[in-house]
Amino acid sequence: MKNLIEIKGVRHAYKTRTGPLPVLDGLDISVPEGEFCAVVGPSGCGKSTLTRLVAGLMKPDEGEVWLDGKKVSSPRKTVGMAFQNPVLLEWRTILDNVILPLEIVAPSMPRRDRVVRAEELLEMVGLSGFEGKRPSELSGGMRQRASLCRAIVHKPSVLIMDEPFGALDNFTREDLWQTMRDLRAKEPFTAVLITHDLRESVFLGDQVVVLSGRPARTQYILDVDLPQDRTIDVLYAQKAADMLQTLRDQIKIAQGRDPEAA
Ligand SMILES: Nc1ncnc2c1ncn2[C@@H]1O[C@H](COP(=O)(O)OP(=O)(O)OP(=O)(O)O)[C@@H](O)[C@H]1O
Repeated sequence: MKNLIEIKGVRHAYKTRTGPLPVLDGLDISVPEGEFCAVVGPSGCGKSTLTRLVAGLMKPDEGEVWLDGKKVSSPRKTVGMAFQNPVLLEWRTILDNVILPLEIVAPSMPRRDRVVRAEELLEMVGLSGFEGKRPSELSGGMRQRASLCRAIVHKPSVLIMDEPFGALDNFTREDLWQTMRDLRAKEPFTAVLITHDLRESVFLGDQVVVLSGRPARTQYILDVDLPQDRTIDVLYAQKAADMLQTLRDQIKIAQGRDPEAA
């Protein structure tokens, strides 16, 4: 399978008033087409910076980011994004919020077709019947479901998610993981998921990349050798427990702590 995302030797420092702040210091990540790459690392190590580079919102000082065989140097229409805060537009209905990217990416697409596409996705995530509601009339979990539909409505080749489930309670979060798994089975896409939740990284990821503390480099890559149609139960089995332990140890190393210490 070809690599849809290639991050090669990426280094980046922000220019600040007190001098350069090195944030990324040698990132190498490859994501095969159709796979999910979860990225974890200590707080402030540069995970969001990585998403901005993949989305083409900024250029690295050194190294290269390639998407689908093209070097990234500016924002791409073929990228979908979802964040912790869904930022849906209150003056639009849920349906019209989901349609928004199509208005930008496919302006000549008839409204009828846009509506069919948005309704199809809303049904997949369990939001049929809520098309005409305003964002404030939905719960946080429902808003995040709508936001996921909006992120993939234009069939992006790459989906970038920065802590999309971070603000949700545990039960809603696990529901959304399963929604994500089902969406992916019906609408294959290649994804980068930034998360602080190691269980989430193992449930959704095909690989989990652990970044070191800032300036971040690729410290460890875990191959998640579990079936794609995994259920939450899988997280309670020995194989996942071992993976979670490995990731916990790696995070301690990234934080400069002794993995043997409690
Ligand atoms: N535009 C900017 N200018 C200067 N410094 C920045 C800028 N954006 C981020 N930083 C700094 O770069 C570092 C990495 O930020 P980034 O948001 O990428 O980390 P993160 O791993 O996503 O953080 P968290 O885990 O807390 O969400 C932080 O120290 C942050 O303060």
